[in-house]
Amino acid sequence: MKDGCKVKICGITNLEDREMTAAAGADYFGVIVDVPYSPRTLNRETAAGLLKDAPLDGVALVFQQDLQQIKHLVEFCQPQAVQLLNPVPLDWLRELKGSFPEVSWWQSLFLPAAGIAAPHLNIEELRHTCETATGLCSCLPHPNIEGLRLQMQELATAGADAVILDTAVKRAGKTRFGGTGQTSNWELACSLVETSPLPVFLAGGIKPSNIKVALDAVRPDGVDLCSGVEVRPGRKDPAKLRELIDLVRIWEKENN
Ligand SMILES: O=C(O)c1ccccc1N[C@@H]1O[C@H](COP(=O)(O)O)[C@@H](O)[C@H]1O
Repeated sequence: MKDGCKVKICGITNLEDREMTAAAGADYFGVIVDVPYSPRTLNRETAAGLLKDAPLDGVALVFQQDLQQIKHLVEFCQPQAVQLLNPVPLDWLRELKGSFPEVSWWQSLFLPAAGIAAPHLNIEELRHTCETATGLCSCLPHPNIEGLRLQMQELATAGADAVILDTAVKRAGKTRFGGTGQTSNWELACSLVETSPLPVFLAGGIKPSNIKVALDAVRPDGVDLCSGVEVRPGRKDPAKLRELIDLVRIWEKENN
């Protein structure tokens, strides 16, 4: 095994849950900043308040921000890591890493849901999303597994520090990228972990009841989850949180 399995608990919306997440033994907490389609989204002021003086490392998750907006967010919120939900041009990534070398830069990539063998994502939809947001996007997701492998190499060269493999799901004719509560195709995820030049976090529908199977199947460097340890969107469940993290720590010991 590599250096254990990191745990990121995402979608923290309040101080109580942040403290609970730290006490349960997580490595990172995530705040979702200005992501309109998330029920856990926060404005910058609230996110900055949670990231300040935190007892564990904080990750700001951003979507459809341009280069200047991302820079301002880092200066204002001072996260330890930024998770880019949509792909950004590689030269942005180079510039961001150059300007903020102390910040970890994580890129979300998307796999089809469990049971769906071939990547089926609506690439045109994401292309449109990216172009609408940023004016240009030279780093579009590749619609097949070899393309994703290549993209991970490109991200590593440009200065990314980690990738998150999350699930994309088509609902009511629209593709939703991340925060779906659904597991992805873990065979594809495992194959990507094996060749990745970067640490890989597995995300998408992870919860206490499937964490061991997920870790056995994919052997990622970390896991990233949200809805699987909640009472309701935006409020964490202390018992589920502890159970999940205890199971990861047991798995680490058994696989050391
Ligand atoms: O959690 C959200 O609300 C969210 C919304 C939009 C995009 C991403 C989001 N969260 C990220 O998705 C993963 C997986 O979520 P889940 O465990 O399947 O509920 C989560 O860890 C966040 O990184």
